[in-house]
Amino acid sequence: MIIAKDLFTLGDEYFTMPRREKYEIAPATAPENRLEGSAAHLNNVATAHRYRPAELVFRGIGVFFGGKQILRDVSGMVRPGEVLGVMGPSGSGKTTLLNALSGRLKTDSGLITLNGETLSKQLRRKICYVTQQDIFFPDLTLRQTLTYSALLRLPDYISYREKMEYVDHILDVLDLGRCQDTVIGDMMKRGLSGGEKKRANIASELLTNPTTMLLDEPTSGLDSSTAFSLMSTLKEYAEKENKTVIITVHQPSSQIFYMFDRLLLLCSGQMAYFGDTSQVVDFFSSVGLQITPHYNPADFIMEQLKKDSKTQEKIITAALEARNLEFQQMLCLPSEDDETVCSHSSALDFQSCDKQPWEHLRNCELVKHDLESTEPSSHSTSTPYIWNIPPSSKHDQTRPVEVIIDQDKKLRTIYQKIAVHQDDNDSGRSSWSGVVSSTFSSQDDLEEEEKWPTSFWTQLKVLTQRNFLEAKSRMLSKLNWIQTLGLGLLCGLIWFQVQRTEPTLWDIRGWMFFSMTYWMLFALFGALISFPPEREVINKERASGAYRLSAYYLAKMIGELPLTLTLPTVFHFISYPMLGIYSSQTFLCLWGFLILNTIVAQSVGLFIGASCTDLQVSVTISALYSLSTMLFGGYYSSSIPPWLQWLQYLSIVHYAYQNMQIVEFSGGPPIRCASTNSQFEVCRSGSSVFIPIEDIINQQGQAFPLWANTFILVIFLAVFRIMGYLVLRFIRKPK
Ligand SMILES: Nc1ncnc2c1ncn2[C@@H]1O[C@H](COP(=O)(O)OP(=O)(O)OP(=O)(O)O)[C@@H](O)[C@H]1O
Repeated sequence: MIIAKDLFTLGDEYFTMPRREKYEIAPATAPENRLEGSAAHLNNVATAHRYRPAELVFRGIGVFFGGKQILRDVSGMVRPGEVLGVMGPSGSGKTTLLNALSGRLKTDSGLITLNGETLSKQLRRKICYVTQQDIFFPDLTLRQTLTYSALLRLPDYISYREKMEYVDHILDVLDLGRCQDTVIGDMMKRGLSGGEKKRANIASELLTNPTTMLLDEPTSGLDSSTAFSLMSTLKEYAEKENKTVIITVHQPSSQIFYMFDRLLLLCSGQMAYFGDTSQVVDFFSSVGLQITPHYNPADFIMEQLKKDSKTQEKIITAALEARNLEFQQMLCLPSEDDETVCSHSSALDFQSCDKQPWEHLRNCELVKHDLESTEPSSHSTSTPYIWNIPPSSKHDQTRPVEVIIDQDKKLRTIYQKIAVHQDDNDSGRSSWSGVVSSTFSSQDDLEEEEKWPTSFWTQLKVLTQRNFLEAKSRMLSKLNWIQTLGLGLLCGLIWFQVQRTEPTLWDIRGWMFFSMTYWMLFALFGALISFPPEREVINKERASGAYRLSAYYLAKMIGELPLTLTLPTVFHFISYPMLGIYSSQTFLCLWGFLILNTIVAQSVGLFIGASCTDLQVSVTISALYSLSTMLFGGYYSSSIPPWLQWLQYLSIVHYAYQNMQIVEFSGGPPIRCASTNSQFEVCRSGSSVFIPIEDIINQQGQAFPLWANTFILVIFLAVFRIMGYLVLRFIRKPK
């Protein structure tokens, strides 16, 4: 039987295989068998190196913000199993670089490739980005958070049990088992500690089994031992799982510093060093900046980078000069004589060449290295082809490279194994410096992959559950219950068993108007205030391609619906019977319109909340809209100046209030005329002792029929919901 660890260890090949192939692997009859089948296949996959560790290369990255150059000609690379540390003073461009590498920020120049392919939207999903901010729903526990993440981001063909085992494994890897049932918490509510939150942030990203991890200052705010333990976990993870990891850090301890295989130093957006961490001190010595013995090299480097502009200039110039041939070869940068030479991997060459691998090797840039290829005689999909690449250039005399390529037509995957043979010129000895194996895939593979990890229905189901759980504690908080019960009782007492006579007509209307406007404000401001923090989580998840916006939006409506209905229902069921129920039909209809009005107001709140990123602006707009809608509702003023009367048609209260009057006064006992000074002609003339229903309803202006008011409210509901969706889809989309 497969266990989660297998899934984890075997990399993302299984997760990214076309679905039909997975089904071929596993008989669909018994789930147990299917799992065993998958495990067997996955083991085979592992044995055959059919996983795709990622080699991330970035060359000449340049970024401008408002005419200011933030990054200038930044290059580097990181291989599977390696950790690249990015260091530099505050404002040097570390976060900007990670934003660019994750694909969330468009670069103005340069090229970013993953296994030789330019970063595309689909390739971005192979990269996880752990930002500095720990963005979560504060009321969910850590296990709930990871469970929903796994259900959303791991593909549908992985069973629920496997997904849960996977969550257990991640909790285990990051040593989070002890706090799995603790709520995440926020400033207002205690929850996970800072270090646990950082780990939780990493855990939720690891769930997708990314090939590449970008972590922006994961150790900031942690004490030294917690930071060390977190970095050890990441280092071990990178090595064991063959992941590619880039981490930005501010001021690491020397222990943490030497965990980085490579180091990229940034100074004012420019490269101050790129290379082996072990050689950085020598580099600074070569510039005339000597480290004091026993001094933390990280502290020393940061001090130098923060020194006067002359020193900075000296380091940057030296770094530029150090971009020697080896560096150019490593990154396949053009050399001075404009000849591109690549020493280790033809990743970049693959990108620029035709899709057929053997064609690549014969025609691409690598051919410039006088490649003599032994062309395969037949194109069997299972036989690896071997090319013996002789020394590639005059600068690279001692590097016989063996490339083994296996082409699986179905997956269009190329497996490459490169052994670099180095001669030590001084000692005259030869040694194998290492073997790198990489797997390259064409863009077509990715296009074959599902656009989303899970189906729309899975997303809808999981997001509805999560929305319900997340919103429950917020919408049905103790305070909200107290407020509702208290106000329900108070209204019942104020309007207790109110008489149905002309003098008390305004009292009955007062109850209607109060209950409607109260729930309108409650729902509108509730949606408005809760949305900004929720948007952060949604944006983070959308940026990582976890689910469709439509699934989220629909799930939000469905998940929150029962919660939206609960408190107005309780209020109505307490206060209205105290007023006096004349017919159950009237009681239920009034409840229905109260609910409709509440949902429409919630839609308005959602739309304003989605549109405005500034909470103060959104509160001001909402207050303006809700108070004007009350003024034009019909209760406060029945003689609105004619040139302003059109505004009442924009008031949701206007329609809901009219409907409540129609329902309340059409059923039950008629309203008796006042004995003196009646406002109604029919009463004054003495032709009737009861006020006709039409006269009551039209007293504050000509009313629409019940169906028309209801229809308009439903239109309001649909328009605001759709506008909210469109704003999120096109205007407030995550970067
Ligand atoms: N949207 C923006 N508009 C203008 N300037 C920006 C913008 N974002 C970042 N910058 C500037 O770019 C520079 C680099 O910012 P960045 O956040 O990448 O630095 P950093 O090295 O990560 O800093 P820190 O270590 O303090 O997080 C800073 O000077 C910052 O003010």
